[in-house]
Amino acid sequence: MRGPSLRLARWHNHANAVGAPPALRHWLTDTGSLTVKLSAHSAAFRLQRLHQYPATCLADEAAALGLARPGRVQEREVLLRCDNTPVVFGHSVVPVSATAADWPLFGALGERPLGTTVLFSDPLVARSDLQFARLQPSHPLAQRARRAWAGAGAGATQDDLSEQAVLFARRRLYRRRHGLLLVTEVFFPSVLALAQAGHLIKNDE
Ligand SMILES: C=C(O[C@@H]1C=C(C(=O)O)C=C[C@H]1O)C(=O)O
Repeated sequence: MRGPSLRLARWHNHANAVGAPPALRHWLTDTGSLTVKLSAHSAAFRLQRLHQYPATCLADEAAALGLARPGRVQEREVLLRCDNTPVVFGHSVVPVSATAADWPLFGALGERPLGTTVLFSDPLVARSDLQFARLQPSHPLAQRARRAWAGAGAGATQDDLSEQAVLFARRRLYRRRHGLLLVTEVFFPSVLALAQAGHLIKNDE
């Protein structure tokens, strides 16, 4: 495949469709909070906020948000770090049509994770099924994730994130009142090292 299609991922409803390494599978398919799961697999979990500002959503997010073409959103990007190593790049968008009443905490999250403050504790929040993709190196989220990794400083070694490798991602749509929120998580290969840290696992399923 060549051209613009490489900037668009195909999002699948089943994790099998993306051909991820077997060791990544439980990270992709676990339907609970990723923040909680990562905290259970590390001694020190930290969310690092990269930015939060108005932007245009990505081409492959428009349809998921019910938009005919990419529209204006509030965009939030974060690194989820376990024992200082970045393991997940998080990208979340809220269409500007959502009001502060729909997502009252979104603007004031700072470095508090969406997963533990809003998405799994508020009975008004409805969660859709997970979708999965393999991101080619040219996909905008793969490029942003690589850039974030390169800028992550100590804890992010360069040798396990080669330029050519595909990155695996999942996304899920949340709805509160009339407001949508689409959260995409891009997994760095470093997450696979966590799975072996069995002695740290506090409440693995
Ligand atoms: C969606 C969750 O929250 C995490 C928190 C994020 C944030 O605060 O920006 C982004 C991605 C997530 O993995 C979760 O814990 O499942």
